[in-house]
Amino acid sequence: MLEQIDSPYDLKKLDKKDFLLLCREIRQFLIEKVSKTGGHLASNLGIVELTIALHYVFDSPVDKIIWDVGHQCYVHKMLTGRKDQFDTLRKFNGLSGFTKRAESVHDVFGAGHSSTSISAALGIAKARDLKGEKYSVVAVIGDGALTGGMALEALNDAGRSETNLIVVLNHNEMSISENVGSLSLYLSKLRTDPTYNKLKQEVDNLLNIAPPIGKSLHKYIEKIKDSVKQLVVPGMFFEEMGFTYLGPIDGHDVGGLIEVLERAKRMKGPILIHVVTKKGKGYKFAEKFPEKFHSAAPFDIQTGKFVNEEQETYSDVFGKTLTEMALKDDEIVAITAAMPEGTGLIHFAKLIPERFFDVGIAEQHATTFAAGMAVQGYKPYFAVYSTFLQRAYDQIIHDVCIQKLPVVFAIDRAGIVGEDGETHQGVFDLSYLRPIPNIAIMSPKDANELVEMIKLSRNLDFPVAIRYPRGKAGKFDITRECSIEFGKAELVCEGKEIAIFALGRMVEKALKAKEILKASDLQPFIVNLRFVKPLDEELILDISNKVKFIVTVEDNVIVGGVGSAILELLNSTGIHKPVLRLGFPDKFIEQGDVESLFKKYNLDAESIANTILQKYKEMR
Ligand SMILES: Cc1ncc(C[n+]2csc(CCOP(=O)(O)OP(=O)(O)O)c2C)c(N)n1
Ligand SMILES: CC(=O)[C@@H](O)[C@H](O)COP(=O)(O)O
Ligand SMILES: [Mg+2]
Repeated sequence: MLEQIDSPYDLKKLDKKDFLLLCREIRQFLIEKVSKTGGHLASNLGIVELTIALHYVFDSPVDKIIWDVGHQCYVHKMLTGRKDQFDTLRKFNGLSGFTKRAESVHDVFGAGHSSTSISAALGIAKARDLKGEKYSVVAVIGDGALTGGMALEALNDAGRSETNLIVVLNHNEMSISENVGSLSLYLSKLRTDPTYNKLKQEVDNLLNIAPPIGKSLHKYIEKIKDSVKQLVVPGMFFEEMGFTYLGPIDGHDVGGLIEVLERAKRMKGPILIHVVTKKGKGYKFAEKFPEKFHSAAPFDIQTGKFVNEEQETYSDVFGKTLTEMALKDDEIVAITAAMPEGTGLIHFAKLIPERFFDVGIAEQHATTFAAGMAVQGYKPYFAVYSTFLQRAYDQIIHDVCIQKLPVVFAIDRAGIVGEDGETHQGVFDLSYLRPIPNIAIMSPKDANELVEMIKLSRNLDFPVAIRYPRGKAGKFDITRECSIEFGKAELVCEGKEIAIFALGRMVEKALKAKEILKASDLQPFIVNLRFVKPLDEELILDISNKVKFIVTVEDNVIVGGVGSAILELLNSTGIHKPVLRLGFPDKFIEQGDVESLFKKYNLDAESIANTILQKYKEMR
C-alpha cells in the first residue's frame, strides 16, 4: 500500500477497506525508521488513522492542515511525498522532525514549540475570508498542547468569530508525561462518561434526520440537545466558547473519522472535533512507556531498550541534587512546564510530590507561579529548556526580576541540542537574560560544578539562572560541598600572550584546543568563566592586561553573549586589544548531531585552535 502513495491524491484513490493494511504498514515503517534515527515515535504511532482521514477528506495544500508542535507530523510527511527521506530524519541536512515551510507546500506552518496551531489557523482563515477565497483550515492540536496559554487565547478569539475553522483535538491523555490540569480532567470526563455519550448520540441521530422535519422543530431539537449537554456535562466548555463540538470520536477508526471530518467540512463557524487516540499505538513498548518513546533515542525494536540508556545526563544531575537538598530543606519547591522527565525533576516528583508542580505547557504561568511562591518565602526552582523559557520573557522581567525574587531558573538544553534543530537550539538565553537587571547568570563546566552551583543558588536571595547543556554528564559527586565563590571565575591554566575565556561545556573544548596549540608553541591562559553576570571583572582584566589578544568561547549566539559582555567590559576600562569572539553566528542553527554542528560552526577543539593560530599569525 505504502509504496503506492506519493501524495494525498494517491491516498484518495485507495479503497477504504485498504486503510487497515495501510495503517499497519505505516506503523511498521515508523518503528523501523525511528528505531535507527530516534524521534517522536509515540505521538506519531497514535495519529496514523487521523492523519490518513485528514488527507483523505481535505485537499492539501489547497486546504490547510496546521499541526501543533509538529512532532506528530511524520505520517503527514509520509503521505505528502517525503517517505523516502526518512533515513535522514532529524539528521544534518536531512528531513526535519517538525513541520517546516521550506520543506514542503504541505507544511503550511512551521512549528516545534507548542500551542501555536489555533492562532496560526485562525490567522490563515481570516486572511482567506478577507481575500474572498474558499478552502478549509484545520488545526490539529494535542491535549497537552491545549494546556498552553496561547491555545486558550486562540480558542477564546476563534470561538466568538464567525470564521469557518476546524480544530481537531487529539486526546490521548498524555502530554510528554501524563497530561495535567482541569481541562485535562474535563476531557477525560467527556471521553468516559457513558450516559452523556449515549444521550448525545441519540440526540445527534435525531438531528441527522433533519431534512423531513421543519425548521422550527430542528431548532427545537437543537435546544434540547443543548439542554441535554448542559444537564449531563455541566459547562460544555467548547460549545460555550462558541465552537460546535463533535465527539468524542474513536481516533483509530478511519471510517468514522472520515465521516465526522466530512460533516465538519460542510458546517459553518468554528468546529471542534474531539478525537480519542492511544499514544504509542501498535508498538507495545511505546504503548506501555509513552513518555520514554515520546522523544526516543535510537532503540532495539525487539527489546525496546535504548542505546546508552544507563548514562546520566546533566538533567539527572540537576534533578538528583535538588531532590537531595529538598529532602533536608522544606522551603525548596520544584516547578516544571510539562517536562518532568526531560528536566530530571522526575526524581523530585517521586520523592517529594507535595512540593513538585507540573503546571502544563505553560512557561509564562510557571515563571509567575514561581514568583508567587517566592513571595511567600519558598525557594522555587523552575527547571526549563532554554528554548521554551523564551516564552516567558516578560514574566522573567516583570514578575521575577523587577521584584528581585529569589527564583532559580535551571536552564536545561542550553546551547545547541542537536537533532530537534532550529526551533530547539538553546543559543539565545545568555543574550536575552544578560540585559535584565538583578539576575545572576552562571554556567558549570561539568557535572560537579553543576552540583555546586545548585547548592550555591540556594542561599542567593535574588533571581538566578544556571544554564547547562543537553546530554551525558560524566561522573559527578552529589555530596560535593560548594567551593564556588559567587561571581568568581576559575583560572584553569596559566599561559602567555593569549587568553581564552570559556563558558560551560566550552571550557573542555578550550582545554583541548590548548593541547593542539602546543604544537605551534602557543600557550594560552584558560579561564573558566563560571559567571556571565556578574563577570569576574578583576580576573578578566588582570589576565587581559597580560596578553596580546583575547578569545572568548561560548555555545550561545555571539550577539549579546558572554564574549560581548567581556568586550563591553574591556571597552569601558580602556583596554583596546583584539578580541576574537567565538560562538554561533547571527542565524538559526539547523538540525544535526551536536558534534557535527560544533564542527560546522568552527566550535570544535580543532577549529578553535586553528582560528586562534590564524589570528595569531595575522597579528605578527
Ligand atoms: C512551548 C513548549 N513547551 C514545551 C514543549 C515540549 N513538548 C513537546 S510535545 C509536548 C507534549 C505535547 O502533548 P500533546 O500536545 O498532547 O501531543 P502528544 O505528544 O500527546 O501527541 C511537550 C511538552 C514544546 N514543544 N513547546
Ligand atoms: C517536541 C518537543 O519539544 C520535545 O519533545 C523535545 O523534542 C524533547 O527534547 P529532548 O529529547 O531534548 O527532551
Ligand atoms: Mg496528548
